[in-house]
Amino acid sequence: MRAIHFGAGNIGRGFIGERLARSEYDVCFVDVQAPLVQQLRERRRYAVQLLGEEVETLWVTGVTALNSRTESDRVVKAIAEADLVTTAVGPSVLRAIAPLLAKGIRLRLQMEEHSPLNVVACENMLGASSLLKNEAATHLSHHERERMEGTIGFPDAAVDRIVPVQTGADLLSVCVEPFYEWVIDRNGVKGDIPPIDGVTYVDSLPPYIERKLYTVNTGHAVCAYVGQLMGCKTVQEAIAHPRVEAVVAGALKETGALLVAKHGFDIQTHQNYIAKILERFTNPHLLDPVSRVGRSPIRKLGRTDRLVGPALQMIDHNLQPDHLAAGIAAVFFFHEEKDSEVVELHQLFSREGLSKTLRTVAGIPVDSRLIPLISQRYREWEEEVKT
Ligand SMILES: NC(=O)c1ccc[n+]([C@@H]2O[C@H](COP(=O)([O-])OP(=O)(O)OC[C@H]3O[C@@H](n4cnc5c(N)ncnc54)[C@H](O)[C@@H]3O)[C@@H](O)[C@H]2O)c1
Ligand SMILES: O=P(O)(O)OC[C@@H](O)[C@@H](O)[C@H](O)[C@H](O)CO
Repeated sequence: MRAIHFGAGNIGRGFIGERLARSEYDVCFVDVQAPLVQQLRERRRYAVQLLGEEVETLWVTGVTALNSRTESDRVVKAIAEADLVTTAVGPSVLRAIAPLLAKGIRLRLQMEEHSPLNVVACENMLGASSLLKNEAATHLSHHERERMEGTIGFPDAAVDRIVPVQTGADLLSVCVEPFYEWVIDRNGVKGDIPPIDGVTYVDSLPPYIERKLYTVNTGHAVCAYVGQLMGCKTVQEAIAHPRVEAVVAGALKETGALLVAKHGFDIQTHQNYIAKILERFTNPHLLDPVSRVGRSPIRKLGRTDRLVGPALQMIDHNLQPDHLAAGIAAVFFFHEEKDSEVVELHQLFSREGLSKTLRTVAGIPVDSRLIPLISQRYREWEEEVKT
């Protein structure tokens, strides 16, 4: 079984590649970083260290890699012959990989006998595979799109494992938390996906992806933004700070109320889910910088993303998103000069002010009571930071 995985980064090597190789797929990573590709190709294996109370090392073997910038023809052929395509490149990169994916699909459709293929985008967003499908479709003819509809599946998915920025000397080794979850929408699958150890198939993905994005990622984001405001450098430091912990716990209580109301989760089960996540954030062996967790703040302020998404829905459900509003306000204090979205957000904010920026980047309706709520929290943070 051959899997092509776009993005040999943290989650690509530390989770998706590891699961696929363990399930006896021959994994070919596709990336744009030449040294990473070269080392994967030469060494063909790497270590994944599970950092729990004990350290366990798993060896991921039999892997290879292609460079999508310099070896695009080989990537296209590999897609045409693959049994599965996965991605973990970041939501904003899906559009960039779509032309190559479309060429691979075209070549596959031209082959006399071709089996169904599934493309699973493992990104932190709602509907990532569906987005990739729409992007790929723009590079195909009407006839090709019709044929793609018949044999190429794009099931949406939710993936969860915390994989921080890697600081070790080895380019390929990756340290991860032991916990993982990978859920795929069964209805989007065409034909069969060859078995993947650890994947759960569900008939309806929204409860799972929203539970993950609006709990793990909401909690993480609030922790990073409020944490940095309180002078913390890592998630572990931030969650140990009582002021930060209170806002994170409050935000998760808020999204929990929404998720329970919307998806009918059992209250106790959801509270256990939150408790497990807060415990994962404290993992002392994983030092996860707030700069990584808070990265790309414009994406994170998106209309359906982890902060504004649940806050707007709470308002629709007559719930009060006070702690979420505090988390959203804290985004505007976030500093990370190497992150172009941080720079862009600050420029927008200085030019247009808070309300207009919120409308522009987060699509919050002009008359939404979320805007005054966030403005109020922004002023409170300003006061708190001054003292
Ligand atoms: N790290 C985590 O804890 C985690 C957990 C779950 C989901 N995710 C999601 O997985 C995705 C990747 O996150 P990450 O932390 O692994 O990031 P990362 O930056 O470590 O990895 C992304 C990889 O994609 C590669 N890439 C960029 N452009 C490319 C292109 N055009 N073609 C091929 N490869 C390209 C980069 O070189 C990099 O190796 C994101 O959507 C993230 O939200 C991350
Ligand atoms: O990857 P992002 O930028 O969407 O979010 C940062 C972290 O919250 C995220 O990577 C988590 O570590 C991950 O989603 C855990 O499953």
